[in-house]
Amino acid sequence: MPLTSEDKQFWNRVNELAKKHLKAQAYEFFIEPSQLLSVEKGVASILIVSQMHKDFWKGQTDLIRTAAFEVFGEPVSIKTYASDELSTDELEKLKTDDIQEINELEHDLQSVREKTPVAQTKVNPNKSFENFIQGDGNQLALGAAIAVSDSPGSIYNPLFIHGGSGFGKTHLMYAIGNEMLKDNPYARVMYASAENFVNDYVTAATNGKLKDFENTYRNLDLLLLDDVQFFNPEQEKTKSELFYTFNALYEKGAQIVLTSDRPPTELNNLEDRLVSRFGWGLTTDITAPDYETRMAILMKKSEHLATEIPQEVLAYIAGQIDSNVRELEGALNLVDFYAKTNKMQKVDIDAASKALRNIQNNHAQPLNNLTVKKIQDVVSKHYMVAVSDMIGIKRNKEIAFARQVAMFLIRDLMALSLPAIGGEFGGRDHTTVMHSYNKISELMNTDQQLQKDIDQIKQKLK
Ligand SMILES: Nc1ncnc2c1ncn2[C@@H]1O[C@H](COP(=O)(O)OP(=O)(O)OP(=O)(O)O)[C@@H](O)[C@H]1O
Repeated sequence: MPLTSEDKQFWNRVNELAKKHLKAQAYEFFIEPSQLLSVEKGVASILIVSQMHKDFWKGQTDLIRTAAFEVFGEPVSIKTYASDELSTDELEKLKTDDIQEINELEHDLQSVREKTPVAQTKVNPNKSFENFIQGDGNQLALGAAIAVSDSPGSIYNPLFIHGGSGFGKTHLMYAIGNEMLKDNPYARVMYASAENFVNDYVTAATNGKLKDFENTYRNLDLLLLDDVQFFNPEQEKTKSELFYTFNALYEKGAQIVLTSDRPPTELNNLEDRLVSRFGWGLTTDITAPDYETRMAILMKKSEHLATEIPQEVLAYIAGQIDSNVRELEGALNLVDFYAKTNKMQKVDIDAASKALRNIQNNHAQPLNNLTVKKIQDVVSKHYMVAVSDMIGIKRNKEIAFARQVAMFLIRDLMALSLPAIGGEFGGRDHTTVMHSYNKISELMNTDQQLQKDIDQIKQKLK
């Protein structure tokens, strides 16, 4: 049944009251994008943006009651439908026989979807095409990424980028995501590492929410799936979910971007049917940055530092670190940290060489008294977790988090290799260290408390 003028009046009143009583942000986020579908038999059906909005709506009974009494002279209860949880079946159930209503409902759903900012894109907003330095080793991948941003879902689908660790694959993925969000802030973009995908699937399966999982992953405009070499060959269910996700997205013309440390043909962890699909679009690689690219990257990144790092020192760093861009960033941070701890406004080659001594030795050497032990101690005190637990096998949340922060800082400030850091934490595997580093780096982009914690820890390390 189409809305009557009374229903519309009721809805206007709900909006008026909400605007008056709620903070502007809450009103704009929760109430404004919602839509009244119908008021029947004392029940107002409301289409809301996502399941996450349900709890908020549950708290608005007073508002609804007041508006209902004012307009209808009797109470109404509410029933909410989240646009992200409505499977096709549920949508069918919501529909009546009236074809007009079906169209209206679909229209409503569509318009709520269009208005839905996808808060959970997990795309790092700081990684863009603008701050990606082009070089011989990444030119093709960069060109492909730009082309995909320009014509998502058509030109190269999927786009598969492979290459060594720290060469800029994830950066390019984020850049594609940010570009799409720039064009359409409501685009359904999702970044997930293979590990995120597996975790999301397992959590959904455990909580009986596989439909939600499907609705999220199969309704995207852009899926950015990182490090596909990490899918476990034995996780049959997750892999078939990935297969169906891929098919669903591909069929509806959504763009898929994948990265890996090796080309699709060398992925032994995934079935042939999936691997062959990965090769349907364009496969391109990124190779190690050459000297000129390393210099250009250092020049760009040093612009944001308070410490003055002259050209010859940058040239020295570019000459010392020829492995990958992550190591290069680590080395620059290290030089900057050395300068700060020694109260130097400007660094020279001698200081840079002292700062980088650890990387060359590749094992914990004292640097301004900075050692692995010191970082572990300070982190342990900060999070009130024993060092023995951090390097031990316990996996509870607090301990695991402190361990991840400590690994992150050791990597960031001492630029030790991943296996060396694993060794300092009871012989953990390098992939665990990499996961910790990536997780904390990712969180640092959004979690202000973590940023504060890391700053405080760094202060104590000086
Ligand atoms: N060409 C580049 N210009 C600017 N920054 C870059 C470039 N290449 C890489 N970086 C930076 O280097 C760091 C590591 O890059 P990124 O995380 O994209 O590597 P990756 O290839 O995805 O590595 P992994 O396989 O380990 O996940 C990031 O901070 C990224 O912004």
